[in-house]
Amino acid sequence: MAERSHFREGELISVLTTEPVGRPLDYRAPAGGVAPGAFVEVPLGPRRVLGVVWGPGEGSFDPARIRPVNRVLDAAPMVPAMREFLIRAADYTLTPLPQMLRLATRAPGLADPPGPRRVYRRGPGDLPDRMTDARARVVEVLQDYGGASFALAELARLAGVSTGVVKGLVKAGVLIEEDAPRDLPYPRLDPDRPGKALTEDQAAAARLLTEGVASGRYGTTLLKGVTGSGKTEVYLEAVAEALRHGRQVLVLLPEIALTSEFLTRVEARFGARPGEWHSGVTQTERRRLWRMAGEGGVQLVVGARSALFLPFRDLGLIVVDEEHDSSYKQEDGALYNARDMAVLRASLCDAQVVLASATPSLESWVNARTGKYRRIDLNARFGPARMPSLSAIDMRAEQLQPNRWISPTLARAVEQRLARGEQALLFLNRRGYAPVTLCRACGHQIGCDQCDARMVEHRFLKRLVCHQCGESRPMPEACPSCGVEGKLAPVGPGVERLAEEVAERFPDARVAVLSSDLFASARALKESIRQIAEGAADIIIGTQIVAKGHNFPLLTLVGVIDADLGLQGSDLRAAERSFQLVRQVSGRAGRSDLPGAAMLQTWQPEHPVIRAILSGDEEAFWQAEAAQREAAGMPPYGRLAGIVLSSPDMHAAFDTGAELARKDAPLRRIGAQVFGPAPAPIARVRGRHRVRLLVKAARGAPLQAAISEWTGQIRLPANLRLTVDIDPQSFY
Ligand SMILES: Nc1ncnc2c1ncn2[C@@H]1O[C@H](COP(=O)(O)OP(=O)(O)OP(=O)(O)O)[C@@H](O)[C@H]1O
Ligand SMILES: [Zn+2]
Repeated sequence: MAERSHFREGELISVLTTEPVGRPLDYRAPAGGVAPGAFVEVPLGPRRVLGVVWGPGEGSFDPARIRPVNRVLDAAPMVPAMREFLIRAADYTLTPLPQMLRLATRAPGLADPPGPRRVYRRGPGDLPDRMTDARARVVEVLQDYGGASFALAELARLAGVSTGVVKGLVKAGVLIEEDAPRDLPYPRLDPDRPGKALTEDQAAAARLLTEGVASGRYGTTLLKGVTGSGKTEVYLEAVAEALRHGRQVLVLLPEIALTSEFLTRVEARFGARPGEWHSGVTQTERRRLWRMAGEGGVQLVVGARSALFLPFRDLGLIVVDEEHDSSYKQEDGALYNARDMAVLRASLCDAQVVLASATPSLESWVNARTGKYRRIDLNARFGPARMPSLSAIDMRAEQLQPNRWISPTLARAVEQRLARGEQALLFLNRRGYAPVTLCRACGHQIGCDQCDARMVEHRFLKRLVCHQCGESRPMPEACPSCGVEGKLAPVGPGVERLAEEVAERFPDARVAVLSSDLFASARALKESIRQIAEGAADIIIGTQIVAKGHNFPLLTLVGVIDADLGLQGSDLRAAERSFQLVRQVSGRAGRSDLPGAAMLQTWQPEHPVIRAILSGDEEAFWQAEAAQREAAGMPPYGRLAGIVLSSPDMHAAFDTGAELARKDAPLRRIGAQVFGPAPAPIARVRGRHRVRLLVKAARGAPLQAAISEWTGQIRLPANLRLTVDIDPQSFY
C-alpha cells in the first residue's frame, strides 16, 4: 500500500468508525495534521466516536458540511498491513468493516489521556474480624486475579459491590490505593537464554521453523507431532528467532486454563513473562497490552482467538497451538475462524504461521498435502515416555447394571492404578448430572421454555440448566407437565453422576471432577489442575477440558466412558472431531516414564473411526476422510456457507427462507447450489425460531460476492435476523 505519510490541517480525509454506518466518512484533518492509520475521535451526529484515519477523503460530500476531527488519540497509528487485514477479513467473512474495527479496538479507555491512574490492590494487612459478604467477594476477586491491580469501578463490578465497599476496605487496611503509571512496556524477553537441549528430530524441526522466520517472508507450516513430542519446545525456538529479529510474536491457545502453564514455560525460557490477552485479564491490563502491541512495547502475546485483532506494529510469527480446536471459530457476532484469519494476517505482513497439533484439522492436513503449507512431523514422544497402548472395551460383552457406566474391565484397570499409586482419568464429554430428566408418570422430558433443547440437571447447583441459552431454574419436585410429585428421574450420565458411581465403587480414592461449569473462575480451574498434576487426586473425571494439553505426570490410564458419543451426529465433521478428541484424551496417559494405556468403551468396535483410533494409523484415517469429502464435494474440496434466519415469528423466517431459495440466480451463476430452508437442528434458541439454508459451491467459486448479491435482493422484515457463516464449523 503506497500511501501518504501525513495529512495537513484542513485536508480532506476519510475516517472509518466503529459505528454501523457502512463505509468510511469524510472529515477534515485537525490542527497539526494527522497520520494515516491514526486513531481519532470524530463527531458523528451529536456524539463523539472512535475512528481510524483510513485514507484521503473521497470528496463525495458537501464540502461545507464536512466537520473536523475532534482530536488525535495518544496511540500508535494502525499500520497499513493491519488496515488491509481488516478489509480482507471483512470481505471474507461478509462482516461489515466497522464491526471488524470494533474487534480491533476492544480495549477499554482508548480515548483516555495518558498520565497516572488510581488503582487498588491487596495490601499486606490481615483481614479484619468483621468481614461482610460484600467485602469477602472483593478479596476473592483479588485472589482470583492473582494480586493484580484494578481500577475502582472494575473491581466493584467484578465483585458485584458498590465502590463504597472497596473504599471501606482501604480504610480497614486490607487494600492499598495508589497511583500507578499507565501502560508501561512489558519486560524484555531474552531470546538468547539457553533453551532445553533438543533431540535430533526436534532440532531439525526447529531449524526449519527458524529459517522460515529468518527469511522475513510469509509461510505456513503444519507442525504435526504426537502428544508429548515437544512441539512447544520446538516452536519456542521459532519464537526466539523472531524476537532476535526484533519482530513481535503471537501465540494463540484454545483454552484460558492452558495459559498459565505456558506462561511459566515462556518465563523459564526467555526470563520474563509475555503479555496475556483473554477474558480473564483485567481491563487495565487489556488496555496496556493493546497500546503496547501498537507501540512495539510487547514482544510476545499469548492469547485467545481475539488477540489476532490486536494492532501489532510488526508481527513476524503467529503460532496457533492445537490448531484443530473448534474454539478458534467465533460463533457469535463476526463469524471468523482465527486459524484461517491468522494465515491471512501473516500473508499480509510477511510473517510465518506455525499450526501445531497432534491431530490436525482435515483442512490443514489437505493444505499440507497439496503443498500450500509446509509440514513437519514429530513422531516420537520426548524422553522415556512412550505412546499409550490403545484398546477397545466391547460393551456388548460386559455385564453392566442399570445406571452404571463403568464396565468391569475398566473398573479392574482403575483398581490396578490405584494399587500402584498412579492416576486414572475417566473421560465423559457431558457436563452436569444427567442429560435428560424424565417424568416416570407421564413420559415428559423437561425442556427449556426458550429453546428447542432439554434442560440438563446440575446436581451440585441443584438446578436444571439449558446448555443452549444458559437459562436455569431450581430442580422441581413435581413434573411441570402432569404435576405428579416424586416421579422425575435422571436418564443417562453426566460427569457429576459418573462421580457418584466412582465414589461408590472406589470409596478410598480421592476424586476430582474437572468440568468448566464447576469452577467459579479460570484461576480456580488452573489451581485445581496444578494440584492434580502434583498428585492431589487418584481418579480424575473430566469433560473435554482435560483433553487439551495438560501434563499430568502420574496419569497412566485413560478410560473413555462413551467413545461413540461423538459419532452419531449428522455433522460433516463428526468423525474428524471424535477422532481428534479421543486421540487427544488418550494422549494424556503415560507422559512421563510410566507406561500409559487408554481404553475405549464402545458399543460398535467395528466402526471405522473407532478402528482408525485403535490402529494408530492416522494417515490412513485422514486419507479416508479426505477421499470421502472429495467425492462429496465437501470442504476443503468444496465450499460451504451456512445461512441462519431467526425470528420470534416462525412463518416469517420460513417465508424469507423460501424467498431466498427461489431467487437463487446469483448463486446459480457461479455454479453454487442452495439447500433448504429447513428448521435448524436446534429450531428455537432464546425464543427465536431458526431456519437454515446451506450454500454449496466449488472450491474456486467467488462465493462471498455471490452471497452478497443474493441476500441483497431480499428486504428483511423487522425482527428477522440473517447471519451468514462462511466455512461453517457447526450446523446447529
Ligand atoms: N528436548 C527436551 N528437553 C527436555 N524436556 C523436553 C524436551 N522436549 C520436550 N520436553 C518436555 O516434554 C514434555 C512434553 O513436551 P511439549 O509440551 O513441548 O509437547 P507437545 O508436543 O507440545 O505436547 P501436547 O501435544 O500434549 O501439548 C514437556 O514437559 C517438555 O518440557
Ligand atoms: Zn434455553
